[in-house]
Amino acid sequence: MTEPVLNANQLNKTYASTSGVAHEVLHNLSMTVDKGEFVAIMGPSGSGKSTLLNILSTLMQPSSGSVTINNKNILQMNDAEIAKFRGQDMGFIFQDYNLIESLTVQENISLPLTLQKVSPKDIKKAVQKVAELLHIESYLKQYPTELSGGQQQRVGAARALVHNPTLIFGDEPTGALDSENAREMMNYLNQINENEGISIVMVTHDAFSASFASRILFLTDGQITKTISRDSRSREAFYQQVLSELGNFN
Ligand SMILES: Nc1ncnc2c1ncn2[C@@H]1O[C@H](COP(=O)(O)OP(=O)(O)OP(=O)(O)O)[C@@H](O)[C@H]1O
Repeated sequence: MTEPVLNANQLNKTYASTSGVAHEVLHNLSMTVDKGEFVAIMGPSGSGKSTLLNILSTLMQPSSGSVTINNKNILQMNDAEIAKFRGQDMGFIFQDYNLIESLTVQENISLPLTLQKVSPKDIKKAVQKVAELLHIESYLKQYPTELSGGQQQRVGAARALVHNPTLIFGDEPTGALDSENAREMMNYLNQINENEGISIVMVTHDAFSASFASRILFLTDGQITKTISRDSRSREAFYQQVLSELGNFN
């Protein structure tokens, strides 16, 4: 039986607006992600995708409900436990890379390990391994501003991977990339997922990126209204289904 890496149960999220009217963004939402699964979350603008991802990845608290990752209830952890958990178990890839401009590529990628006080020798080894995987060895000594968008996105992905997380969260990881770099990024994520068994949860607007996932959840008004699975079909066949599902939605 497959084991869930993430389990969200009956999540609700209500934002208080300035006018005092409560705005319910997630409504009794439950979902699981199995170990080694690659799940994409799609849905119209404002449907609650980023809110959901932020709650699943410990960056935001729900109004009610529970989230369990690797059998630990993340909502019952204190700040120190959450910080440790994020540093060891999770990787984050954002649309805007979030790289630190005053640090070299090597130092940016090392950051999660530096924060965990890993020895310099082990950091060097881990950075080398992930740099080879993402083909960025040749610019480890450069600064982020000297790189193209696609290269910066790969550095962001390397930083998300360097500490061997069990789960990667992506918020529009290809959002700022042209189609060639987007394809490359998705190929890397696919490779990491298949070869290293790392589970991925990714929010995307883009049908092409979503077609790399094994399962896609469609969100409407804070609820999962449709789920589709790739099963044994090719990515290309799944892409066609995603396009037609999006056509139904719009
Ligand atoms: N901090 C906040 N305070 C109040 N309302 C918020 C806050 N964050 C998001 N919202 C509202 O919650 C709803 C869902 O936002 P969310 O960003 O989760 O949607 P989304 O599906 O990710 O949208 P998009 O695709 O446009 O990024 C929107 O109506 C948004 O205005």
